[in-house]
Amino acid sequence: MEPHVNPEVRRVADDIGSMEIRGAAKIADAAAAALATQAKESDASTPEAFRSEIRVAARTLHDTRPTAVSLPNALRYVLHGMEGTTVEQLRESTVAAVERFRERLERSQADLGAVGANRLKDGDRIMTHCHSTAVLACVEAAVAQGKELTAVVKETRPRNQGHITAERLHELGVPVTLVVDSAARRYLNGVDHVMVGADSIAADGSVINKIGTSGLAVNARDRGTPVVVAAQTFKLHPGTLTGHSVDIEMREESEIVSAEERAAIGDPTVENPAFDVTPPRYVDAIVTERGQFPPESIVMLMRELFGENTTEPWLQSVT
Ligand SMILES: O=C(COP(=O)(O)O)[C@H](O)[C@H](O)COP(=O)(O)O
Repeated sequence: MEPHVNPEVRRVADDIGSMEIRGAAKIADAAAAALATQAKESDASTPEAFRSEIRVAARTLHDTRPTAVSLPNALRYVLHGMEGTTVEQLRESTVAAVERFRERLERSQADLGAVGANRLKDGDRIMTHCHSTAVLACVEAAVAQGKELTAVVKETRPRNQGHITAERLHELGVPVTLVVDSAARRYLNGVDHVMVGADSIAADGSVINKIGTSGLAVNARDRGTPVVVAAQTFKLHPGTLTGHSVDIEMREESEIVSAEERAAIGDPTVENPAFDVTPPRYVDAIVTERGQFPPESIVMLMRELFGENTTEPWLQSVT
């Protein structure tokens, strides 16, 4: 019999899939919290049954969106923390691992923000793409230091996450100019830093982030504008150490055109990749909670953090 998956886990998985919950850090946080609910409310009668439940719940969460490695990294963290020989011990250790993960997430965001704020000077103008809580942490820390910033915010088609960024920046007191994505190059001359987040960072320092990031970075390099990637270390993709590539999510065409619109324009093939890969040569710095790194050196940090351990415990047998 398939182990019981808590309805809250299914709800969170659905919300991640539909992007109600979105952005790499928020996805990781919500997935970890859902595992805690699974653990707390489990009525498994044996340790084996409990472990199976947690693993199946982790897999349900894992199979929602493929690109943000924060999701499997969060699940891996919790599953590694699950230990004990009784159901109660397993439950307690799992819930404690979730709490540790969520605390670390919060702390790393604040520490990263302090590092990123050091790059920003009073009067600087930044350009953003998509909505990244890590980028906003840097801005928030800089504003708290009394620096006055302005921002050019790309709307980020097709889902317009730029609107969320605009709103958050407004709340921080940062004046925003909202532009369509294709206008970015025109505004780069007047911008001091391009600041983006990341869904995954590969061992060679490539940055995987919202579609449009790579074009922005190439244009920024052409204009001499530094590109800063704000990303906690749980965005580092351990699988890339052993030659795996990062899966780029292809989303529904309906996010771009309705069925009627599509039919009216001759039924073209529509493709909707959600992310792209920015090669390390277009990135000036990756800002993490452990300091700032040139992208080419990120592999050293990955080896230190992950060692040889790149296994995925939720892929173990469910029985
Ligand atoms: O690309 C996106 C979100 O894509 P989507 O909207 O498709 O999830 C964000 O830049 C990163 O996830 C970083 O966000 P954060 O810094 O908050 O982790």
